[in-house]
Amino acid sequence: MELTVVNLEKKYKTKPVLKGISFTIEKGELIGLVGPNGAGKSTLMRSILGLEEIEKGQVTLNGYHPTDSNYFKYISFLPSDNYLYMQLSGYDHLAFVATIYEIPTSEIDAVIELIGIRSYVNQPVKSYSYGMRQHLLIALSILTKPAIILMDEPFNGLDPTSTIELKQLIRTLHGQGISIVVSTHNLDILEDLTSKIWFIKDGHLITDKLDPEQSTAFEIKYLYDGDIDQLLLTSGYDYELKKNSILTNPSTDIDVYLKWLLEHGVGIQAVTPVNRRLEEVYKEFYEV
Ligand SMILES: Nc1ncnc2c1ncn2[C@@H]1O[C@H](COP(=O)(O)OP(=O)(O)OP(=O)(O)O)[C@@H](O)[C@H]1O
Repeated sequence: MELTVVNLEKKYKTKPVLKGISFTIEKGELIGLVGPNGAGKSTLMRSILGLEEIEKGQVTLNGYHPTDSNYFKYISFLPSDNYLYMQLSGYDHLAFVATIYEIPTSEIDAVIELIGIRSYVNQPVKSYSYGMRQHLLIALSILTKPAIILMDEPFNGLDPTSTIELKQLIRTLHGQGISIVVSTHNLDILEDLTSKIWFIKDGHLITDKLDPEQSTAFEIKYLYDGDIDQLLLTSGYDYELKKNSILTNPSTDIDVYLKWLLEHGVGIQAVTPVNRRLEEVYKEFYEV
């Protein structure tokens, strides 16, 4: 599976929203898509899904374009809007999609088991909670065995239980080799799910903001009898003092810093890499 986007541009009337976006997603990648309100996340997803006309640029999935019906064999969408039929049951929805895609009934049952919706799948959707509806939408999105699923803010409105279950489900689908793109405003959830996080800013897609090489700080457990804060102030390096440990700034050369500490009588007990929090990167990048 390979999704390739080359120089994608999108305008609403005269307002440019996507300004030449290019990327490739390969089989089994789990990508988080981040950006403030109005940045263009939904527009990007809708364009990839063929829901927006592509005026400039190219989108290709396994060699097919969104103007070819074969394209839709490989991709599915978990929309942020609920488009379910209230009077119909979850099973009715699944059976409907199965008929269109000529999927055997046994596969509906397998999906019901995987998503864990057996106990309510025969009830009308109007009786479902928000989380139950979300589960049904996910069941629908995987029934067609897509190679890639785009999820637009799938955690919105979920309680902690459903959030944990959805995270687990995303991991399971990812473990099965499905590529997933998740857009969400919840940075903690995203950080927990993947280290591959893409940012949208000013119509551009930034894919290397969370380079692990650049984002690793270190936590140093130390032993020191004197006033450590006083000493570190003289070092010229940025740091954060925690209980019995020093958190370095990601730009600090750790070897040089450790040498400096030792030379100034600080005992080193342990040095542990700490990834920079996504929220910090976000704040810096979007100047929050
Ligand atoms: N159908 C449309 N017609 C005109 N403008 C639109 C349309 N859809 C989106 N826009 C505009 O395009 C920009 C990007 O919107 P989009 O919904 O893609 O952002 P988003 O990153 O998904 O935002 P959010 O996080 O709020 O969902 C916004 O300025 C929005 O007002």
